[in-house]
Order: sequence, then structure tokens, then C-alpha cells
Amino acid sequence: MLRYLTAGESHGPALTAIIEGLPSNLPLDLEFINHQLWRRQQGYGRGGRMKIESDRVEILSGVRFDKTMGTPVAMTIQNKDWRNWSEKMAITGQAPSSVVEITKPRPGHADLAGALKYNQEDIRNVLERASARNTATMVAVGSVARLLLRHFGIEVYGHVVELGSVRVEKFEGTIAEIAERAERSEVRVADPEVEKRIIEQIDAAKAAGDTLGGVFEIIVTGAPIGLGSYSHPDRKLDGRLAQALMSIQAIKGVEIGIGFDAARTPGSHVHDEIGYSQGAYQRRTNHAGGLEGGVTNGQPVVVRAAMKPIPTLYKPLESVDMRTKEPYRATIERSDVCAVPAAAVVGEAMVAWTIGQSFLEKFGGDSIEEIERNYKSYLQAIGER
Ligand SMILES: Cc1cc2nc3c(=O)[nH]c(=O)nc-3n(C[C@H](O)[C@H](O)[C@H](O)COP(=O)(O)O)c2cc1C
Ligand SMILES: C=C(O[C@@H]1CC(C(=O)O)=C[C@@H](OP(=O)(O)O)[C@H]1O)C(=O)O
Repeated sequence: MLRYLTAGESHGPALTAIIEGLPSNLPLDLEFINHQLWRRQQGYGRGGRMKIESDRVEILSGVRFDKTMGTPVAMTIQNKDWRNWSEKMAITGQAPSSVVEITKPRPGHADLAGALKYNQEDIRNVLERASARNTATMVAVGSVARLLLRHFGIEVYGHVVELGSVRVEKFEGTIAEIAERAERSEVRVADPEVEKRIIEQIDAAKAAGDTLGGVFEIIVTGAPIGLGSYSHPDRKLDGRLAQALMSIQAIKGVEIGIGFDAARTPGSHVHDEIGYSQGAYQRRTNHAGGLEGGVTNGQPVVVRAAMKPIPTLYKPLESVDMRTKEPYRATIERSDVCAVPAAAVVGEAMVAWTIGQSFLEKFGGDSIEEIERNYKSYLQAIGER
């Protein structure tokens, strides 16, 4: 079983992740992981923190001479901002007088529920871990899964399809071309005209002290037929993908394939008809997003996730001081105006992780060579049917 854990506060010394269950002999390209971390930090609309951080992963165990050994892989990412927080976030001793407790919860953040649930006077003890800073470790972990998938010809792409009220109407080109164009965009959209409109909208939101959400799409190519299972609810790959995407901060909706549109369309226009030619089953459409019965069907896996607007507003919403119970405007923390392009990179990582897990469940072995043998013989067997 492939699993991971993360730890770390947003303004603590570092973030940590441990991956357990990787096979041995997987080449681990550190620069690839660091490139994904860099991508997560990009995107128009991010706040001051991204100017401080330049995330890089350090591997502490499980890898020797660029290859996994089949043992747990431990990784850390330093918080450069820690140098500005070492007193206020000290791990030992008493709180210094410079610490001002946060007592005015921000609507939409974990502040109020977290402070009550964990019995905290200072909301900082909640927001430090609730913060999307942890998505850096999610990307590091997902990038390792991505390297595993890439070894077997499976690629993961992501792009933004809606931001605020601006929608990307049509996509021209192959999945790889769209993703490549989106890669060059400041807001991760393939169309430069749409990019311009989105940037104007982010500027307007910023000037108004407001924030914006949006929708991103993740596409996986090369996944074989048969990942996931219909045999039990917790084995369904569509369910697992939804969970993985919803685990990203601020994600409030997930669609597989045409998603909610399927509910509004008659069956004759929804289900992808099956053909057979050139020795393989074919589909002319992919409304199902590559998943039927919680199992991959050989078409690209297509999932979309909706991100709500950032909860911290520079023109804050009404709240209550938890100490006095008096009405107050919510606390202003340094913040992003829009992080949908960054969330898309986290989405790629979470999808890669989930597909990687299912891949190892199906073809798992202790070494890459053993998995290669399993994979080859399965492809041969289904090719003969
Ligand atoms: C990449 C990324 C960056 C984010 N940046 C901020 C931010 O700067 N300020 C903020 O209040 N929320 C930010 N969020 C959203 C909050 O972390 C999130 O809304 C909060 O933890 C509450 O969780 P929920 O929205 O999932 O309910 C960000 C989310 C992501 C994915
Ligand atoms: C640190 C990151 O995102 C943070 C997510 C976040 C939140 O509340 O989720 C709040 C902000 O933190 P800070 O108050 O330190 O500026 C963002 O910058 C990151 O993406 O690496």
C-alpha cells in the first residue's frame, strides 16, 4: 500500500512528508520535484509570501544514488519565512510579549471551528496548520507519484478553465499542446485573450479588497483500462479522486468528465458508445472522463475541481471577537487574492498520487522491475481479448 503523511506549520521551521510503500529502483529526479514546487508558487494574484519562499525539497531517507531503495522516503521543505517567526512560533518556552493573540475568526477559514474544536485561545494555533502552505508537501509527494506514472507512460496535465466570472469557452489542440500553452500563462490558461481578461479581473478584485475563485481541470493520459474497482465503495477510483481533490484547501466541488452537465442531459447524449477497430475498443466521445464503475476505461481521465474565493479579505467581512463576543471585522492576515493557478498544480499532484496508488494496487511489486513484468503481462492479456 502506498501512503503518505505530512507535518508542519505555515510559519514553523519546515514542512515534512514521509512516503511509505514505494517500490525500489524508481529513479527519483529531484529537479523534477523542485520544478513542480516552483510551478505551485507561480500564478498572478498571489500575495507577499511567495516572494519570500523558494521551495526546494531535501530528501532525508529512502533514496541512494538517485534511486529509491523500497524504504520510506522522508522529505523536508524549509520555510524561509521562519526567520521572521522564530520567536512568535517558538517550539519551546513561554509566549513572548510580542505575540498578539488572534481572536477575530475569518469567515471561510478554519479559524472559528478550529479554535472551538481544539480549545485554542489564539487562532494562530489553528490557521498555521489549516493554511494551504501544506500544499507544498502535497506537491512534493504527488511529484514522486508522477515520476512513477511517467515511468509507465502515464502523464498528468492541468490547466485553469474558469476564474471568477471568466470562462475558457473552447480548447483547440491536443491535451499536451493546451497544457503547454497554459504553462506559459500567468494564470494557467491556454488562451492569451482569456488570460488578459482574467488578469484584469484579479486586479479589480485586489483593488476592491476582494478575492476570486475558479475551476481547474486535470487530465491523465496513458492510464490503462482497469485501475480502481467497482467491487467495493472504497475502491472506486472516482470516489478516491474526489476525496483527494477535496482535501486541497478551498476546493468545494469536483466533477468527473462532464460531471454536473450529465445530470441535465438525456442518456443518449451522455454515455460514450463503444466500438472496436484496429484490435482495440474505441470511444468517439469521453463524457465519462475515463471512468466507468469507478474503473479506468482506457480514455483520458478528466476531472475538474472548483475553488472558492480566498477567505482572507483586505476589506474584511463581519465577525465576532471570540474574547468579548463583540462584533468586529475579521482579522487581516497577509494573503493571496487568487490562488487558482497554484491550486491547479496541487490538483495535478493529488490526482497523480491517487492514480499512482491505484496503479501500485493493481501492478504492485517490491521493485520497479517486478512492476514492469506485471504491467507488461496484463497489457498483453487484455490485448488478446
Ligand atoms: C494554493 C492555495 C493558496 C491559498 N492561499 C490563501 C491565502 O493566502 N489566504 C487565505 O485566507 N486562504 C488561502 N487559501 C485557502 C484556505 O487555506 C482555505 O480556504 C482554508 O484553509 C479553509 O479551508 P476550506 O476552504 O477547505 O474550507 C489558499 C488555498 C490554496 C489551495
Ligand atoms: C504559504 C503559502 O500559502 C499561504 C496560504 C494561506 C492560507 O491561509 O491558506 C495564507 C498565506 O500565508 P501567509 O500568511 O504566510 O502569507 C499564503 O501565503 C504557500 O502556498 O506556500
